Amino acid sequence: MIAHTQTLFGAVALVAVIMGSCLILVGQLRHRDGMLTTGLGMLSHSLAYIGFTLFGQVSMWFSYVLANTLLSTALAFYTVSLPLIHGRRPPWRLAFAFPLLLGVLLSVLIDTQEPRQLVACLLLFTQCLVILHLSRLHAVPGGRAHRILMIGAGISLFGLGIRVVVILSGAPAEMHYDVSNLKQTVSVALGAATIIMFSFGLVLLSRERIESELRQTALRDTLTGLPNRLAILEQLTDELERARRQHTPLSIAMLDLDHFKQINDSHGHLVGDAVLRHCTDHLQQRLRRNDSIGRYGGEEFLLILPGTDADGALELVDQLRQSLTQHAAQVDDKNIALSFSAGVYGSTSPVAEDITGMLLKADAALYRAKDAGRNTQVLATAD
Ligand SMILES: Nc1nc2c(ncn2[C@@H]2O[C@H](COP(=O)(O)OP(=O)(O)OP(=O)(O)O)[C@@H](O)[C@H]2O)c(=O)[nH]1
Repeated sequence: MIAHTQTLFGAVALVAVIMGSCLILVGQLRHRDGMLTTGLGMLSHSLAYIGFTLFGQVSMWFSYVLANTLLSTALAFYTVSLPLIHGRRPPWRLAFAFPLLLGVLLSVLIDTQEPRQLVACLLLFTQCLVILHLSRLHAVPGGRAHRILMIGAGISLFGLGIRVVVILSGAPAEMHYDVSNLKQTVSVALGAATIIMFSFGLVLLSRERIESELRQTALRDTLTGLPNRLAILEQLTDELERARRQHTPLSIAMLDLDHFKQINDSHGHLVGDAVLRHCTDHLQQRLRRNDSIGRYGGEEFLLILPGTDADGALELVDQLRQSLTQHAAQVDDKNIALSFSAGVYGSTSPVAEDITGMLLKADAALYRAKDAGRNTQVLATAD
């Protein structure tokens, strides 16, 4: 089916202007989440297509040089939107060097045919490659938006490829914007698909990033930066699953700071907070890469030690405890000594274990450590 090329350009321009305006309104003119630049990209895209609809009726400066420069500007806006969505500094200069260069080159080549068409295709092609690369670079783990963007860039590359092949095969006139043929219809339709993919992909990417940020916030303890209770229990679930599959040992330890109330009572809660941060920093620095620590409660922490049996866990907790007692917290001009008690539970055959059972055993051992006078660790019994 062959569509009237300029009518098609007009229809795409209308869609782009509606989508662009919506994005600018939704983004409330804030450029930090990338919605403003995405919207401006859509508006540039629509202005470019309006220019193409006027090809043959107005001067080439307007319908060719300016229109292609606007198309390149649209791609520059999409390029900067990708890092902006992630709160990173966008490559403004690099992105907008393309439309500038294209504007200059097309002005010089305005009276030629193949060279000006090839230059336009080549620069737009390069911009799509940059978007393709940045989409991969700025993918949200587990997200799908970057795939939509990559498909959008891929479609655009294909559309430009068609134009280049037609131009190089000696029929550049077939690619004039006022000529209607199947190749033009396919090429412009691919352009429309690109706009939809880019706008949808960038909006989805912004949503995925916000969701991922919210999830991170929901799983972090704000005071210490450690995984919170929910997160460390999720990790324990995963580690238990892994230990069951791989038939490897798994140990946990419940640590509770000794007489922490006294620290708060004597020095105040702010100092208590600083002591908690000192303690978690100290422990975290001394843990092995595969081990994890999370804040289980106020001054209580859960250690997960994958691949470690009960004896190994007991030894590690002993080292951590001794190290902490030797490194008092220094807050303002105060030296605050601290220690913890710990209940350790290790399993060599995690197939028969469940999380609640493991936690109950470690907790019972912790109580025994407190009863034994504190500043010690106790190994839980298996039953
Ligand atoms: N500064 C500060 N204190 C906290 C925080 N979370 C819990 N606490 C305090 O930690 C103290 C815990 O007191 P207890 O449960 O009696 O335990 P303890 O004084 O450490 O005594 P033992 O555990 O029996 O050795 C309470 O005073 C809580 O208010 C926190 O985020 N910051």
